Amino acid sequence: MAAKKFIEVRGAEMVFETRKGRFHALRNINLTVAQGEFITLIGHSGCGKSTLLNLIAGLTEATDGALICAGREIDGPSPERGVVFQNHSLLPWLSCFDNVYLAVERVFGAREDRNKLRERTAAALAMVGLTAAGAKRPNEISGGMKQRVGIARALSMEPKVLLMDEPFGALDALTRAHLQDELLRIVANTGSTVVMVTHDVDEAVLLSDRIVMMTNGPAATIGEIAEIRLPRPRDRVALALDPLYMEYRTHVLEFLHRRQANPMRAVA
Ligand SMILES: Nc1ncnc2c1ncn2[C@@H]1O[C@H](COP(=O)(O)OP(=O)(O)OP(=O)(O)O)[C@@H](O)[C@H]1O
Repeated sequence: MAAKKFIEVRGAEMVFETRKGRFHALRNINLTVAQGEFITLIGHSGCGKSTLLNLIAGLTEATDGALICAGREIDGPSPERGVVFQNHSLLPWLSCFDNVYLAVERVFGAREDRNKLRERTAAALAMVGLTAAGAKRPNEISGGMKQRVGIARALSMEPKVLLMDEPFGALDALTRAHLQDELLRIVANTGSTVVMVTHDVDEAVLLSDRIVMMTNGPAATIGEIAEIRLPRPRDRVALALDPLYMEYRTHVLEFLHRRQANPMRAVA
């Protein structure tokens, strides 16, 4: 019954060399993610969620420990691990279509012709409901649409893993809810493995198979992992009244606000 191990983080440590000396950000991180699993990382600001995601993305190298994806050591960024950031990072001078096309070309350009590459690009834009916006530039579309182009770009590379750093953090509540639903639908169709950073407890419970709760830094680590056994497909309106949903929500809130009280309060 055990699902296949897909990402493995073993004893990862992250120490940054700063002007003020060494800063121990992450300590003894151990996490195994199965293929097709949806994992969220949650914790107070500055605890090291992005740092952990960047280690898995291969954008930062751990000071110690081992990180493995699909049986190979993670030793740099790779198209097999698609990254979506909060600030969508689109190239402003290119159309939405061309922003996605560029990524498609980079991954498949050596073995596929232009028609096929265009087909892939169109399919990725269709997946996020943006076929009609393909010709527009990023400054001509809304924040939510930009974020969807970012997701289309990551998905177009057919990554084995989608790594998302607060992808909906800058959006209004309605757009955010809409994109969460869309992400659930897309992931159900593609079977992608997802690791996503969030601050939002409801988002975490709605989307996750497991929620990884991190302790406060410095030397943050995984405090607890909550398994979310809510059946899929999940419906946000029905869940709002589901006692199990409330229980998970309260459990995560309890961890964040009682067991790991907000570190900012200590400063105030
Ligand atoms: N390149 C770096 N050099 C030095 N310190 C760093 C570096 N990157 C992150 N840190 C520190 O490591 C800690 C974790 O940062 P990180 O950005 O991972 O936190 P986070 O949980 O993602 O925060 P937030 O929720 O506010 O985005 C912080 O104290 C941060 O200042």
